[in-house]
Amino acid sequence: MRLGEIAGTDSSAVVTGFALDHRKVAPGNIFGAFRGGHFNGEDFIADAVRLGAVAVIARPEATVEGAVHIAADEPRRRFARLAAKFYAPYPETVVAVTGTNGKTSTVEMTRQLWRMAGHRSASIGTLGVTTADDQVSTGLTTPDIVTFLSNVAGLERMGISHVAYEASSHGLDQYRAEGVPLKAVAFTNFSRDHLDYHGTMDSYFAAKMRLVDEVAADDAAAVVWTDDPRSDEVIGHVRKRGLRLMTVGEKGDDIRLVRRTSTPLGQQLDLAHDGKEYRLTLPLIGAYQAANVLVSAGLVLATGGTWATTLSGMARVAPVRGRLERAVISRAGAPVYVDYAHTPDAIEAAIAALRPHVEGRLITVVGAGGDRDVGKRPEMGRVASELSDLVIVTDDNPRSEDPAAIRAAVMSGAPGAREVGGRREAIAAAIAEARAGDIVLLAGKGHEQGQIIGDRVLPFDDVTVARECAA
Ligand SMILES: CC(=O)N[C@H]1[C@@H](OP(=O)(O)OP(=O)(O)OC[C@H]2O[C@@H](n3ccc(=O)[nH]c3=O)[C@H](O)[C@@H]2O)O[C@H](CO)[C@@H](O)[C@@H]1O[C@H](C)C(=O)N[C@@H](C)C(=O)N[C@H](CCC(=O)O)C(=O)O
Ligand SMILES: Nc1ncnc2c1ncn2[C@@H]1O[C@H](COP(=O)(O)OP(=O)(O)OP(=O)(O)O)[C@@H](O)[C@H]1O
Ligand SMILES: N[C@H](CCC[C@H](N)C(=O)O)C(=O)O
Ligand SMILES: [Mg+2]
Repeated sequence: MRLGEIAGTDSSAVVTGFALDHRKVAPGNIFGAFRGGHFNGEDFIADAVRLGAVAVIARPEATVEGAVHIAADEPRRRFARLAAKFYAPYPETVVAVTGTNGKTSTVEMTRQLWRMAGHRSASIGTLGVTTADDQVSTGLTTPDIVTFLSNVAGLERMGISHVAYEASSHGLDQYRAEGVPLKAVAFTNFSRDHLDYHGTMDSYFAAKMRLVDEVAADDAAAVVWTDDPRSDEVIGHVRKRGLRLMTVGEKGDDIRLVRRTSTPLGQQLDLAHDGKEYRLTLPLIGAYQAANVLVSAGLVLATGGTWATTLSGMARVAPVRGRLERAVISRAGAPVYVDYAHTPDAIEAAIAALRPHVEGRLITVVGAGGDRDVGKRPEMGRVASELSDLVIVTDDNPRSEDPAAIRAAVMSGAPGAREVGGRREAIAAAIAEARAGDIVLLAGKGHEQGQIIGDRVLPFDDVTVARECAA
């Protein structure tokens, strides 16, 4: 592609790609100079040009010499739009999911439902890029816009027609999860997280609403979970933008959850759709997993799926890695569950899912991540201790922080909790404590494969460690 076609200039220079880190600039690239949390990309413009950048997308006041200056008040947004033209084409049907919790689960179950309906489908998010044959981890939910667009385009070249991706609030705020025409968007729920980055709940919510306000295509559908305190506000955004609204939940019009009954292996859902009632046996426990599967079903219906196929697909949906995953049953007979709950609301949801299955005590192991929202720590401790019979506070990716200080913050909300530094020791203590009839919940790490301490990532998998401790 020529620069003129991409940027609307008269340049005939050939564009070979896009780069947002000057160290990755190759001759013919367009460089995006962004001001970030640690660096000002504008400081690297001269280096990028020396390395062969033909154009630089930067604020009007930035200095660009020796290459075309594509001036934009919001360079990240312009970069996303122009890069999206370059990396096209994309799969025919792409949808995006936002919300505090449930994004990964929803995109993954949407992928499964499409697949069961006969489509070649993929999901992109915290678990990486998942297709029917493969799962490739990317490290972050949305690594960066260039990786994102190349991944989606790569899926199209593999013959994938349906993609569901996770739009995190960081990704939306930094314009790194967009550019691909969207057939539908979805909202799962909203609660406290990431206030270290967004500052206030309202600006966190506003970041998420970019998906509805700007990122969705004009003719997209918006699937909204109705049973969240912010759902009506989301619906307001959908109406204002003029998207096709579909509502799902106890107050939903398109899929209404009439009744939910826990069973030993899952739950029975009575659903109303199009004036009729249906009974679904879902092979997953917990209200939160029912909510996510119903939002997934909404996305499938929004993109042309039929009710009959979607309903039968839901009955066969497979568990999502690290979301209420049963790791092992201890020698005493207590099941040990691993769940990615790392917000107060998620801990509440995970415990609520397990509670109906607990005959004795619920023992929760919990910690909070370093270099992340500090205020959520005592809240996580409080929810865990109010809803569990025993809480063990431990470490979860301390990153650059002092693990003892993070534990102290969690402990401050959890009177009576036991503190065990070292996640393996904490898991061992919980399993040793558990008797028949008890359930152990290991919260916070889910599918993660490492414990991040300082700059190092030490191999760590809650499921494996639980099995070792139970052996
Ligand atoms: C706080 C945050 O989100 N930061 C992300 C952001 O970095 P940034 O723009 O602030 O980068 P910066 O390091 O200040 O650099 C500014 C610019 O200078 C450029 N640069 C920098 C140095 C240099 O030598 N040359 C150069 O060109 C950089 O490429 C960048 O464009 O953009 C980068 C790529 O576009 C991301 O990798 C990076 O994620 C960091 C590593 C991170 O940990 N992010 C987490 C919090 C995150 O985003 N998580 C969410 C999931 C959350 C959830 O689901 O709950 C996610 O979507 O993964
Ligand atoms: N619909 C929901 N309502 C409340 N809690 C939920 C819901 N879905 C998931 N959770 C909780 O959040 C955890 C993470 O779920 P999931 O990975 O699907 O969310 P996510 O939004 O992708 O998270 P992240 O922001 O870290 O990427 C689950 O393990 C569960 O504890
Ligand atoms: N996407 C989330 C994941 C948190 C997982 C938890 N194990 C932690 O490290 O806090 C984040 O980056 O905040
Ligand atoms: Mg996720």
